[in-house]
Amino acid sequence: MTAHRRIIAYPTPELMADAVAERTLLTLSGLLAEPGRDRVDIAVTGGTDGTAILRAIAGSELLDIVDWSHVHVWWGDERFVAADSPERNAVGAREALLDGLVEAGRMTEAQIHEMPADRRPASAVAAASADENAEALAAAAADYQRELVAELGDRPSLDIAMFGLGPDGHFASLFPDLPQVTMDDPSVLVTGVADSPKLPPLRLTFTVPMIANSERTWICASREKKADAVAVTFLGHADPHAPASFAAARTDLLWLTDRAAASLVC
Ligand SMILES: O=C(O)[C@H](O)[C@@H](O)[C@H](O)[C@H](O)COP(=O)(O)O
Repeated sequence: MTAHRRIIAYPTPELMADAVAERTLLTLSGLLAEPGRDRVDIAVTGGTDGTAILRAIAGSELLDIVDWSHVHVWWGDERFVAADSPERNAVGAREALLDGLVEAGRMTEAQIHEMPADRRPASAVAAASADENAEALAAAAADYQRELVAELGDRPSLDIAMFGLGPDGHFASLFPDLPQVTMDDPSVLVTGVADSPKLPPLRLTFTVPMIANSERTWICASREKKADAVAVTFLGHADPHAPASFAAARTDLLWLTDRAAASLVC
């Protein structure tokens, strides 16, 4: 079953980040209160809005309502660069939220499921051919898919999959008119991108089938520069030129925005 899409527009980018943070914390704590539940799984994202939301979670008065020892964190996409590169979405998420939770003893590293980094020496990356890059990306995508299946079973379903939205309508690392957007084989959960128009060029991303099997998929966007992207993705359906129009979820499919980003829709 696919959820109906809804949009909620908050007055400012700051209130949007606070509201998504509180929605996240309330959802995680509510799920953990279900009888028999021993874990919740959330995919986070990078970019301005994604990182602002993680900072808002870290600073929220509701942070402590969640028992973080049962929360597993994943990424819906990642830049395929060295593990310590500031370009990594995981590095930004750790600085914004996760390092604090680990240092306070509230989470362990085993609960943080980063997408693989590019382990090749910088000189090898600089000299790599297109085939070598494709091979490295395919191996990394297969590794992350194996981790998802090992942790969550053959048909992994995240409790929350959170994404930012690019001004071009991309979400995760699914970029307009690139072949990854229309990959619909349900057995392929993670794939590589070798020519991302948003730098860096090498990336890993969930596929649409992986995203669509999430219980909740939330597309987060703020500011006027995202207004066109919000309109074409929220109002459109399965348009390869507006990748987030492929967003889907099992129970809850939301565009969470500020008023400026929603101005062409509501
Ligand atoms: O690795 C990335 O770049 C992201 O995962 C990407 O999908 C991001 O979330 C959007 O581009 C929105 O980014 P902004 O909020 O910075 O516009």
